[in-house]
Amino acid sequence: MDPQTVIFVLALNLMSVGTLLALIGRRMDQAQGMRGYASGTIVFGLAYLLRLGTGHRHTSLMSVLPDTLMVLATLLFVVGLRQFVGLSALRPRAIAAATALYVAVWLVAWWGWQEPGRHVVLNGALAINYLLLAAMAWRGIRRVPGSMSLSLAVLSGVIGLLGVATALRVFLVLTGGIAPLFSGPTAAVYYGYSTFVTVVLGPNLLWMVFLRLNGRLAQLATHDPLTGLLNRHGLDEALRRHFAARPPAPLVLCQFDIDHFKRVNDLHGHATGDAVLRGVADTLTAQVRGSDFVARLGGEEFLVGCVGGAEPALALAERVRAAVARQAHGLAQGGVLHCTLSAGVSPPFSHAQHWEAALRLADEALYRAKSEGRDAVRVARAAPGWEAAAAPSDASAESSADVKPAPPPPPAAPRSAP
Ligand SMILES: Nc1nc2c(ncn2[C@@H]2O[C@H](COP(=O)(O)OP(=O)(O)OP(=O)(O)O)[C@@H](O)[C@H]2O)c(=O)[nH]1
Repeated sequence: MDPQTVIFVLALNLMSVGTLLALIGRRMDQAQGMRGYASGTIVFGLAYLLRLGTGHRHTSLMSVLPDTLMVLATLLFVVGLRQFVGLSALRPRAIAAATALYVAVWLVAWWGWQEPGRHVVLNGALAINYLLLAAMAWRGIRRVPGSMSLSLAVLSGVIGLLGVATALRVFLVLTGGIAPLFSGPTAAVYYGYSTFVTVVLGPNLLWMVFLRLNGRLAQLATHDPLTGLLNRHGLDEALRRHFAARPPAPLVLCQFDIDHFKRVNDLHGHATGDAVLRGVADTLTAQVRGSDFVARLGGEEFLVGCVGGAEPALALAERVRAAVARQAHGLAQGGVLHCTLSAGVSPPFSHAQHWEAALRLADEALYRAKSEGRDAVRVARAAPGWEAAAAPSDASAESSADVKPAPPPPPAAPRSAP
């Protein structure tokens, strides 16, 4: 295949990958950097097509167009990658300024030095941007989930090498003119490698986007969107992982329920209620240890799986109760709101099949805390050997949940202060 055909095929490849990225990007939020990737890929493809039109080897003033598009494309990749790995976004004004500066330097070089000038400026700018991209991808490895590290490492390595090869081309022009850029073994290796990069990077980008989307779906399936805590499905997964260890450490369930939460909604509105739920979730997360797990069971009910014995679990429940009682929730209309919560603590258990019975015991203790005045922690009263008697469909475990006393009329409402 002659070089013109190769460039044409590469341009088509880039434009189709770019269009695919743009379509995917329409279904993702902007923060994923998809616009940068998509526009960078399409602009690169356009630059290749324009190169076919303006001539690859011979400089004319028109060459400024494909050269500028190429540099702009690498800048757009920088924008996309920064967003993808969670670094602050580049301002469009900064990109426009960098592109304008490039055009000015290119024109001066072309005016004073014709072809060699053009190639020094183009390769110099591309080398800087490639090395910048490689460094950013490398930095990003620590900022993304482990499943994505390999793709970012590949991106960093492949682009980094291209950056070094492109910088060498500047050196070649400065020492031997432009001839070695187009013929001889150095040129063959460079064009072969840049074709490889163009072909490999599209699928690599798509794979990274797939991993990101997959991660987001998994997050949505296992986490509560309001508080970011585990939902029931996520709790099941956490329990399964905990009991997969051999032997599993004993687990204690601490169930928490905000007191008179309905009144928060009724008096201050649903948005304030949501903010209180988020605030309490943050307090819970701040109090637990790394090995514990926190879930929102629904409404204003939370559950902590506390790894270890009964004493640390009780201490944790008490710590959470005190911290929530101290917590001030700001109100949109000014002033703050204070809430309390009640907690029930299950006995420790070491087998997965006992967790539902343990949850019923924690629930029963929680109802006692509510009926005995709220803003309190109560430990479940479990008969010795309850674990042996409990099974998922065990009647004795059912009956312990059935003896819940009816909650008495509520005493004090949540206090709000101006
Ligand atoms: N703002 C907000 N409210 C919710 C959400 N989920 C459930 N609720 C509300 O939580 C309230 C729960 O009220 P109840 O179950 O009566 O409990 P309570 O008022 O806390 O009373 P006690 O538990 O007996 O202290 C209801 O008003 C629900 O509408 C939510 O996601 N956001």
